[in-house]
Amino acid sequence: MAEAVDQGAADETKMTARAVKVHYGDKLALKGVDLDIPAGQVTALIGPSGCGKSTFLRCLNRMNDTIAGARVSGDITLDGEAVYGPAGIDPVLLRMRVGIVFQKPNPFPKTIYENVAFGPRIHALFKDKTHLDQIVETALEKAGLWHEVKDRLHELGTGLSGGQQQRLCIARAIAVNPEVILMDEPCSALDPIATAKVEELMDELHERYTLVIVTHSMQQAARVSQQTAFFHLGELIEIGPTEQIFTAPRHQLTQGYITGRFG
Ligand SMILES: Nc1ncnc2c1ncn2[C@@H]1O[C@H](COP(=O)(O)OP(=O)(O)OP(=O)(O)O)[C@@H](O)[C@H]1O
Repeated sequence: MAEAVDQGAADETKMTARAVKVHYGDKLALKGVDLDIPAGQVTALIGPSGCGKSTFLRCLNRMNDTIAGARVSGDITLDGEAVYGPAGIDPVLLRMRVGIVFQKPNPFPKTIYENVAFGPRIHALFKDKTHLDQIVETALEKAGLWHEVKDRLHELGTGLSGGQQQRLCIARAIAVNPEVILMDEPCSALDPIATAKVEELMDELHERYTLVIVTHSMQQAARVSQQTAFFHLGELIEIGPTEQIFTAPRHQLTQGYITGRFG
């Protein structure tokens, strides 16, 4: 089980959710979730299909705003600042601070370089071309991809293997210097070798960023996270240190899920 490296940071709460509900039309998909996300740790969201893991993840950077018919209520904070409401952080700025990586690698139909440079260009985060080159190189290095692509930066990102494309998407998220990275089943489209690389990367990234991942793989949650939250039918049933959730769950539903009795 991965240890939190920076205990100082781990004591801080990066994001909070209070009484978070999500409706899709008339359907209540998330029924009032209270959850704290510690800084500098990986929090894994687990639970059976349709329990609301992705819905909750998308609340954290207002991605549900882009879904027609989705309504979010309750409070979410980032470093104590409101994410929703009239005084909420501007959603464009929020999505820079809280990046997201999806299940299916989705590089833009642009070069490897331009995929990573995209965010810094939109947000005007660089002084000159040399600075942008540096940002691209650093992001690719942090995503563990630099050595594989440094001689082909001007080839299409879509020409990379699936695992490389996913690491390119991680580099793209890192390039705008986020504080939190959300990952929605980031390995489910990858083979075991590519999965191992992305998991290794998560382990390195949480030293610098706060990570929240949705995963169907309990082995993955156990390998990469320090905190695990178990969802069931739109409710947060149990949350705690990953080791405790997998070895001594307090709730029968959690026990049933981790022992494979349902889900
Ligand atoms: N865009 C949408 N429109 C309507 N209903 C939705 C939408 N997205 C999700 N839902 C519903 O909300 C509930 C929670 O879905 P969600 O995708 O968050 O669950 P999940 O736990 O991430 O599932 P999975 O593990 O299968 O990805 C489900 O009943 C789902 O059908």
